Amino acid sequence: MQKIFDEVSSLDKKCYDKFSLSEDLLMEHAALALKCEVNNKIKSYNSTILIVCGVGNNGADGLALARLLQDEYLNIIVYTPFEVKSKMAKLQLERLKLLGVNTTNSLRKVFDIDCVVDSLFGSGLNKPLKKEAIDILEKINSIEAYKIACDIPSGVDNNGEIKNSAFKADVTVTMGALKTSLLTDGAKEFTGIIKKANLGLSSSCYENQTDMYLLEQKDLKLPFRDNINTHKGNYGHACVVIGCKKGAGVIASSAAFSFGAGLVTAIVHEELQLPYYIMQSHNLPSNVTAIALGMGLGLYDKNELKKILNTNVAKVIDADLFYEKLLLDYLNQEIVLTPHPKEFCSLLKLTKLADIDIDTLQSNRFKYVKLFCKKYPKVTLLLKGANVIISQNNKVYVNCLGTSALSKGGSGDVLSGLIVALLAQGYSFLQSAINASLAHTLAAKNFKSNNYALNPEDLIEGIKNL
Ligand SMILES: NC(=O)C1=CN([C@@H]2O[C@H](COP(=O)(O)OP(=O)(O)OC[C@H]3O[C@@H](n4cnc5c(N)ncnc54)[C@H](OP(=O)(O)O)[C@@H]3O)[C@@H](O)[C@H]2O)[C@@H](O)CC1
Ligand SMILES: [K+]
Repeated sequence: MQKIFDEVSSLDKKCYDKFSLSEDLLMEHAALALKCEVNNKIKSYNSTILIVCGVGNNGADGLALARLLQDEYLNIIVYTPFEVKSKMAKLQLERLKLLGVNTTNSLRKVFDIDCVVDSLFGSGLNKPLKKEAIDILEKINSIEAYKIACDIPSGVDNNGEIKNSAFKADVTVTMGALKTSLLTDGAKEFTGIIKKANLGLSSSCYENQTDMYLLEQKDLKLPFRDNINTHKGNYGHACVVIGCKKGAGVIASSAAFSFGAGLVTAIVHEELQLPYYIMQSHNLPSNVTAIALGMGLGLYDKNELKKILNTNVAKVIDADLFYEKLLLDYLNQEIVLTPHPKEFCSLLKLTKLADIDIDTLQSNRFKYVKLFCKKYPKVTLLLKGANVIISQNNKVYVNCLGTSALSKGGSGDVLSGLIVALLAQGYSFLQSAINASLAHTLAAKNFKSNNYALNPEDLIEGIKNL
């Protein structure tokens, strides 16, 4: 797990004030981290590296990189389209000049470039891009080369929103600490792999306390069975309520069984053709330990719903239930909710927290998740998206491991099944949401066939083999 921050300027300030590290020193480390990234990828001396430098300190990082790379590659183009403004950018430019390195303010030749480093705008991007900047970004995006963004892809602002255009990176080397702006759904299209640069201090010294964390593959804890003398009753009884669209509940039931629930019962109105290992019942069995409800629900008798919701066991709620007012009666208790953005907008409206459209939510995912969890601190909220956000009370966890292979009907049902399996086995609400989400995304990531082809069975198969 890595810490995430909304802003890092206070962390930089701590470096100056508490550890007596100068801005120049921090910047030298930023440039060194960029150099490592270039060197790791570009091995041949006969290569051309294009460094695009803006007017502020992001540009200064690029100028410092140009100095560090001298003599390492045959051709280093230092492109400074605008006159540099910041004190550090001027200093770095002066250092380059003293070395006899030329810069250029026009970019004619954009072929035979092996690597592009984007140091146009960083955390100082504070207004919409003008046409000149958009043209530059489009031009460098069109270059077929390895693309490195310095700190943040130019065009992505501090809220993670995309100004009119943005640099599309293969890798973003972000300076000092991870920022929320890199972890929005919108930014995911542009960041590529995110790597954190050490600015001269270990993370434990550079970073402060935070309530936000990035989940990593190594955080996954699978429900391995450590005890030997066990029976199925030790692993809980998960029940999945089958609604009008029956497939959803069937998928969730299969996923629950594959993720370790000792018993799985589908709660049905009529007998269904189900895998032989899934039991069927009209009523909740007395030994139920967790319930999944909502997926494919459609129209369902309100009294029956209330009876299920009133049952005193752990629950994961999905899909159609986020449009039901009666859910409001259950938000002051421990429960897992797994809405996608449209469903979360409905939930925000039902709870009178906000009446917003999906675009507004997507531009402010962290804000609305925090708002909701502040009002309902017992709820574990999992907001689906390109980057999944999981939150309980004031803690926020982001899972960026998802891929577009998961953008399919049925993926969410698998996730509900995984969560109910862990709840049934006695894991906490937060641990169930986190580990189910990690297993879900990692199984998709490991999928070897074409990324458009993943189906729920593949996903469940992948989860068995994590
Ligand atoms: N602090 C540290 O210790 C370290 C900092 N580091 C590095 O510093 C970076 C932050 O630097 P920064 O604050 O200078 O901001 P940056 O993004 O370079 O540009 C700001 C300039 O751009 C301008 N501008 C803004 N929007 C614009 C637009 N749409 N169109 C045109 N112009 C626009 C803006 O204009 P102004 O607001 O002045 O009008 C201003 O002149 C950070 O990302 C990291 O890479 C690392 O070295 C590690 C150590
Ligand atoms: K940048």
